[in-house]
Amino acid sequence: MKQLAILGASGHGKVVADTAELAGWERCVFFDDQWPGKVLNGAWPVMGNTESLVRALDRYDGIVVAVGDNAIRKRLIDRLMQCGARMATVIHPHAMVSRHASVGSGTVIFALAVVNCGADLGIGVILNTACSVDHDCILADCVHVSPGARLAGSVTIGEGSWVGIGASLKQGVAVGRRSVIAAGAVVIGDVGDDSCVAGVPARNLGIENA
Ligand SMILES: CC(=O)SCCNC(=O)CCNC(=O)[C@H](O)C(C)(C)COP(=O)(O)OP(=O)(O)OC[C@H]1O[C@@H](n2cnc3c(N)ncnc32)[C@H](O)[C@@H]1OP(=O)(O)O
Repeated sequence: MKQLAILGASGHGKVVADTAELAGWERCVFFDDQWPGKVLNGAWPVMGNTESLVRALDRYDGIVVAVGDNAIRKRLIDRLMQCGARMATVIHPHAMVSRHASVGSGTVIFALAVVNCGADLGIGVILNTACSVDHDCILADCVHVSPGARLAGSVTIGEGSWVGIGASLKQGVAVGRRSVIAAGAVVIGDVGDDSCVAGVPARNLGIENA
């Protein structure tokens, strides 16, 4: 039986498990550090914490980290990979991913997301429901693109940045590392590291990565 272990028994984790089942994984189980008393996450059992997962890595055909915080997800993925975990990619059968795109390990792609030709997704990326990542975009490790966000062609996004729900990024813009693009923002120029931009057109909110 093909078994997937998911670290992070969150709401996002439930969507990962549901997507994984539709993608052919036969059994999904959770591990989590934040809620020690939790035994179920939706329809799926919670088996233990990160340490128990590390001890049981051999039992699972794939591991995915379902923690929404990009920095924490990166730290957990690094730890698991150092321990030899087989990081899985989980792609919804109704996502459309070009055969000429590349998808890093530990990345999850939800329903109705589109990834076009030449796009390059790093490790541990989240492409949330119905977002689009157009041709030749480059997304570094542990980027999160929220539901319905639109990345035009050749956009680059640095490690750990978060694109909010419904945001749009004009072709060719570059977003730095650990930055936040607010919900609904329209980004027409480059965004630096550790920035938070919002509005139409997007302007710096003057707050650090929220
Ligand atoms: C399946 C899922 O659920 S995936 C998750 C999807 N969720 C998202 O995409 C949420 C993205 N997050 C946001 O847009 C947030 O509002 C953030 C990160 C930009 C800011 O959050 P916070 O740091 O809590 O800021 P806060 O709410 O205090 O707002 C600070 C200021 O920015 C403004 N602001 C916040 N968000 C936005 C926005 N999306 N557009 C325009 N202005 C905004 C506020 O009005 C406020 O302005 P003021 O100081 O003049 O009153």
